[in-house]
Amino acid sequence: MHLQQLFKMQKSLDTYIQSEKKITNDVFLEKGLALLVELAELANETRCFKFWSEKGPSEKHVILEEYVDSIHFLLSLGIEKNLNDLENWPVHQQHKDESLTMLFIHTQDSINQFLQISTIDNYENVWSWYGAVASKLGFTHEEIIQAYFDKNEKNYERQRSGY
Ligand SMILES: O=c1ccn([C@H]2C[C@H](O)[C@@H](COP(=O)(O)O)O2)c(=O)[nH]1
Repeated sequence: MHLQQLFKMQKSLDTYIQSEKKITNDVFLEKGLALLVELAELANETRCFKFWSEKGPSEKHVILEEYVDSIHFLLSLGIEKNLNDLENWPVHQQHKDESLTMLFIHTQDSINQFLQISTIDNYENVWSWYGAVASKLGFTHEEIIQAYFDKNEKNYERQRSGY
């Protein structure tokens, strides 16, 4: 998947939000924590770890929206560190063998590593774990892109209506 269009859209949204909210300080760590929270919200909607419950996962569109909330912050973190020239979604085949629960644990770990040491390798590693999560959830690239477009627009509307 080509990421450049998403980076451009994210940059415009971030610029809009930061001017609306008059943000002038570095918000890298706030966005980092936001990504960790979004990952947990995503895991919660899949309910993959809830062995104590009979209730199944949320509807696909709910899980997809949570997923692209993460993608917003992941793009945004790359922009903050000037790592936004990444062209293609990095893939590691071996990640696909893990259970969904293990994938969430690895993804969280990769985010924490990137927040501490913000190299391109660590950044690409987060993308590859998120890619493995998407495959496990059965999301196609087209679905992710469409859901990203929809949520990006919703984020503008929320700013315009005083979120
Ligand atoms: O600088 C920012 C701040 C927020 N968001 C978007 C990403 C998510 O889609 C959404 C999360 O908002 P909450 O629903 O968690 O408040 O906001 C950005 O894209 N850039």
